[in-house]
Amino acid sequence: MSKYTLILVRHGESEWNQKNFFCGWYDADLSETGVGEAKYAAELLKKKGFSFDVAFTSVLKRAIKTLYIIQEGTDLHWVPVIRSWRMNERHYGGLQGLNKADTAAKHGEEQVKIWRRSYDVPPPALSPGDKMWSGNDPKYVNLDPKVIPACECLKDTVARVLPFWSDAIVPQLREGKKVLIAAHGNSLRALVKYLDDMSDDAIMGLNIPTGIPLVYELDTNLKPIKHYYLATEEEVKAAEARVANQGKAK
Ligand SMILES: O=C(OP(=O)(O)O)[C@H](O)COP(=O)(O)O
Repeated sequence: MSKYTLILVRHGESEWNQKNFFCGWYDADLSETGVGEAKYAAELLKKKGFSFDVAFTSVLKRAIKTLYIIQEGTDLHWVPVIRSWRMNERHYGGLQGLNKADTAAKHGEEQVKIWRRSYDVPPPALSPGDKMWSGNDPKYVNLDPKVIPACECLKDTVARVLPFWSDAIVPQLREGKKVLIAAHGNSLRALVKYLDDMSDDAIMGLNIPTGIPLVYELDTNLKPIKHYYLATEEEVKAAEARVANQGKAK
């Protein structure tokens, strides 16, 4: 029997998703479409009778705003929110700010797929002094500069997401609280890999669409009993394919 409820939501489309740019730790805002997707996520949750008692998000505005729009749409403004850099998107290093299709035309679709989806091959690192370096951003001033990445592969992202899962999120679930996490394509892939015990190969095929709530029912050991998107299979398949195809050359 299901004991705990966990809801994962990738933020609505960002302005950089819209431009098909690698985004990572760059703090892109939601696009108008993304605001609409976040509102729709709230509607789906409400319509299907889902609620939450505590929410987690990153320190990036596309996820923070998505969460707020969901709280607004579900009338759950009062619910405590915990923000952490550990739920940030994977740091895309020297790819941040590049168009994915142009990068595929230049380096080949296969190379872009490796950079986007391989488990342990990192993208090129930022050069020292790069304007994309997050070390001078006030969001991260209290962080040890050594943990601020110059790039991350998914394995690196798993390594900084899981301590947050165990130390911050699990205790809330154990208290019986329904948890919602509004985060990013790859910080959520990191969590899903862990929850579903997916192999390094299997995780390559997983694409998480924007703005569609993904519900996990967990047993007493926090193992998934089942998980499902709050959308039809066709909608989810089409949305996953759109994410996968972002890495194709035009
Ligand atoms: O910033 C990003 O993710 P996000 O839009 O979920 O925050 C990445 O650019 C997602 O790209 P990917 O799907 O090529 O890994």
